[in-house]
Amino acid sequence: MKVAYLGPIGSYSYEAARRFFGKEREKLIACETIDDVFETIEENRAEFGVVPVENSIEGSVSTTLDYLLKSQVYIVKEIVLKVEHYLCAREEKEQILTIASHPQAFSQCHDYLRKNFKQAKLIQVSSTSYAARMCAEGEVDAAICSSFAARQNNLKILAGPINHDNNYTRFFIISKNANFEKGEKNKTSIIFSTYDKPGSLYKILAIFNLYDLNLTKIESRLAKTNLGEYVFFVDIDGFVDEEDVSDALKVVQRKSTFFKLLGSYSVVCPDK
Ligand SMILES: O=C(O)C(=O)C[C@]1(C(=O)O)C=C[C@@H](O)C=C1
Repeated sequence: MKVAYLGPIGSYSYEAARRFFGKEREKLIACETIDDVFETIEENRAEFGVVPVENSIEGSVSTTLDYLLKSQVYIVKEIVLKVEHYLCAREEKEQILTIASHPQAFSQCHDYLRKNFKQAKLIQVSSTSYAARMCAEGEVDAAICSSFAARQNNLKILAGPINHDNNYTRFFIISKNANFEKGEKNKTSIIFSTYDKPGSLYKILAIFNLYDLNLTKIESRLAKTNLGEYVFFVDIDGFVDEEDVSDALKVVQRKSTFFKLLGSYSVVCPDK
């Protein structure tokens, strides 16, 4: 069994993959981008993929949402991890002029960076562990990454955790097969769009109300067809084999102009 993740080793996606699939490194395929993780699954080069989807400070990971809309993969599990970022470098430095990290990580450390490194050049790269590697190779003065990535690359931790409080990221485990397994806490995710008429969205939301279902997330994104045309990403508390969930989804599907079931899955939060 192979598992694709956003690499290299030491990214938070790696940590999510390792926590869920265990430590056997041969199983894990490091990809350069989130796009590559989805393509690896679609092309059957791995059974599972691990992708970040939403962070408590910075919000949704748009590449992941876009691929969920356009590709034929399912969500089979959610894992929520506490994310702690550190400022790392090869050695203690008087002046740090360049800092590399993933754009999500920069945003999650926004206040610290404004306060301490207003003049530094922030270099956006594909993952925090890639930033750590760049720093180890001398391409930048410092990196923002996990303490694990710092150790892997022989970097010193200069400060941290430097992120905002309560920094958690949701990761999805994705697969080409709709192997939906129920756990203790379950969710179901869909995408729908509706008519461009007064009350259309309200009528769909009324269906969830009628079946007494709790929505844990609703987000609109451009459908990438025409400006002003949107799709709605919705997460629902509950598993698809429960009567109220499956009945509600049948009605929602009937009333939508577009409907896609992304998955029904259990949620694990090992850090909470
Ligand atoms: O760069 C990494 O280490 C990642 O796994 C990516 C990512 C993200 O895109 O959200 C994952 C978790 C953190 O929120 C920051 C970065």
